[in-house]
Amino acid sequence: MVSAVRRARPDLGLTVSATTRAPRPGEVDGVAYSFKTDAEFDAMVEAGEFLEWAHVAGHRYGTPVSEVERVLASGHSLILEIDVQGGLNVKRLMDDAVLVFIEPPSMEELERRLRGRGTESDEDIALRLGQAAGETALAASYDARIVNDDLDRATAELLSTVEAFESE
Ligand SMILES: Nc1ncnc2c1ncn2[C@@H]1O[C@H](COP(=O)(O)OP(=O)(O)OP(=O)(O)O)[C@@H](O)[C@H]1O
Ligand SMILES: Nc1nc2c(ncn2[C@@H]2O[C@H](COP(=O)(O)O)[C@@H](O)[C@H]2O)c(=O)[nH]1
Repeated sequence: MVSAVRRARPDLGLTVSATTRAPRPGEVDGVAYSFKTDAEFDAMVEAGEFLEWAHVAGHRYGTPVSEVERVLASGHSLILEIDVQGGLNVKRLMDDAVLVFIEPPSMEELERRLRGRGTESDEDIALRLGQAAGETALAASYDARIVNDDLDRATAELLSTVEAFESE
């Protein structure tokens, strides 16, 4: 869903995460992700370059502190599209963080979408469905929940949620 948010509001403060996942066809290094080898990711961890990082569905993903600083220096709200472990860690570090849980209409629909994308193996899809079930169990600790049924509607709801918190 983050691609739709980027298209709708390119000015928002979305960060570029680092990941050890391989790029999908069409994914450009440095746009949504900086793609790292395991050794490069290890070096970033060692050097304390991450605000947070986590294992998600068989890969590592992290939010570089440099990205947080870049967005905050631009004067925009910081928006992190990260997993629940990462979200809860950021909340511990930044008390004023707002956690928005974006969920599929059902696990069956999530599986249909992942299979339709055609970029993950059966094993990866099973990992992602397991991850999603675990994340849903923790959603109660989030500040808001959005069902991603229709992409345009859900994107609009997310943007209005962000704007509501920005104006508080
Ligand atoms: N509301 C929706 N209706 C139909 N397909 C959707 C919807 N939302 C997401 N998808 C598709 O489901 C798949 C998984 O979506 P998800 O948002 O989890 O992916 P993502 O890795 O964050 O991708 P993206 O960078 O496109 O946001 C993608 O192929 C995406 O295009
Ligand atoms: N804790 C973090 N989680 C992250 C980060 N960047 C992304 N993510 C999460 O990974 C999943 C899977 O991403 P995909 O692009 O491989 O489909 C994504 O939905 C996020 O929840 C991060 O920097 N830290």
